[in-house]
Amino acid sequence: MPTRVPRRSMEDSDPIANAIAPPQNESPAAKEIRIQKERAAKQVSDAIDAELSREQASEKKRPKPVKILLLGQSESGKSTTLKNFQLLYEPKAFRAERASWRAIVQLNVVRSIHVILDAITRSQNPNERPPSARSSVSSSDSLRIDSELAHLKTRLSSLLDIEKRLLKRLSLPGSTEWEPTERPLASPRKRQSREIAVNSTVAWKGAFTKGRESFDSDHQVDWDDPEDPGILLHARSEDMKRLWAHPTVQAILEKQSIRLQELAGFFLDSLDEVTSLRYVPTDDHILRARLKTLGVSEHRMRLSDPNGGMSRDFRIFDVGGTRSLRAAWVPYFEDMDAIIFLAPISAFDQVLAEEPTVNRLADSYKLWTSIVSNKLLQSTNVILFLNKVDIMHAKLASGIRLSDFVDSYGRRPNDFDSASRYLKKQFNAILKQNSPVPRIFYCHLTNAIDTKSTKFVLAGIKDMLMRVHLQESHLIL
Ligand SMILES: Nc1nc2c(ncn2[C@@H]2O[C@H](COP(=O)(O)OP(=O)(O)OP(=O)(O)O)[C@@H](O)[C@H]2O)c(=O)[nH]1
Ligand SMILES: [Mg+2]
Repeated sequence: MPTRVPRRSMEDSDPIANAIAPPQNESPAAKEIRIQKERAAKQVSDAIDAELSREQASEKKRPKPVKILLLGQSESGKSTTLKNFQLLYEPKAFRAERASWRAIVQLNVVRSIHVILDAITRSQNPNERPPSARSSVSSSDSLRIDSELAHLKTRLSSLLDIEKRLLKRLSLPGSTEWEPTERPLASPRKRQSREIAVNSTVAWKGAFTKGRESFDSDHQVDWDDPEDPGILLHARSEDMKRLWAHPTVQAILEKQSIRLQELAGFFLDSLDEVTSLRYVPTDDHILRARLKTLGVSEHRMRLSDPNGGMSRDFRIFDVGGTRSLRAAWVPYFEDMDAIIFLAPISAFDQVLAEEPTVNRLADSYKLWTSIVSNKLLQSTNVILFLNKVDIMHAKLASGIRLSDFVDSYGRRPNDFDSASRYLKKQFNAILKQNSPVPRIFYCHLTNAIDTKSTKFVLAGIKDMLMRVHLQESHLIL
């Protein structure tokens, strides 16, 4: 039997009880005041408890948030779709981040210039092969680099410094992964496949917006920031324009099959704007800015339903689409109301940056198959965005043939309508064949950098999800 320890009075043992116990020689008047105070404090405490339980009860009554997961290969347009949601439903927060996106646009500009400088170097060294899988360079591709071009190349090399400065600021511990473009020119293929990436769970944007005193109050840009590369970019603006417009450069890019206009984060046609001294990115520029995502990030917003005047909490999850990051998607499969799957149809002639033997369209088919066949997702609405239709239009119009990359396309006409109809059918067939349960095929042709058209698509999806969600919550019949 356990021995009984004699109980000591609380006052003896408990320092807290000792501290709050009434004074030993308390007068009757002091006692009365103390009791009144205690009663008042208890009333306040009871009121707080009641309020908390009311809140908990209404929390239980409130419909669950609508959850959307954005999926698709890297560069398919997931983060751009998220930006569209934010622009539509949280415009204030979206615009407060202009200063951060300004730095990304500047980085994107510098990166494009480096792609050109590398292409020039490669054209002088025929043994180097360009990164694109469908291009090759032979010794006959060498083009004469005149002295003007050679000078431009030397002067623009100083942009490396801007890149280093910006990346240093962006690379808060654990927030980013990057590789500067200054490594020796010996491995251009590897260099182009790497780009800056941000771990979405870390507030990288804070590096450009917090703790500064000289903010432009409208745009949150610190014009007195000594680290701001805007001045150097402005000083090199004419050189950049001349480089981009140089006929030899255009010829070199064409020979190496580098279509810069189609690369993510292309701003060379807007150099006047983006290198102006007081440049602040427009909404359009923010949507076009490219920053690769690492990890998974959750974005909360409250969306209203125009029909019932009600509002719902939405949670949108953005993930990194690079192959090595896809395993991180799975824990988010449970409990999603919808998946927006992005397939960039213009990428039919491109390969994955991380796996240069894999065609991008083939990768999208494979990913789509694995998503629609997944049992965990069988009751999740799957919405397909056949994205980058603007680039698809331009590509087909420039004479690049879909049938050269997709055998089954056969002799169908190489125009946008026929091509998009065909691809839509292919994705629909995959859904029908692989879905564990019959499902509706929701599909949109999208251009995620066009806010106007995307706005209608997203509003339609929001209304549809609200309706489905309310039906499931038995709030409407
Ligand atoms: N022209 C054009 N560009 C687009 C479109 N959608 C996205 N982009 C651009 O393509 C690039 C890549 O888009 P992101 O949204 O960053 O791609 P992502 O799917 O988030 O890529 P990861 O984060 O690597 O998984 C960005 O520079 C976008 O501006 C489109 O419909 N048309
Ligand atoms: Mg992304």
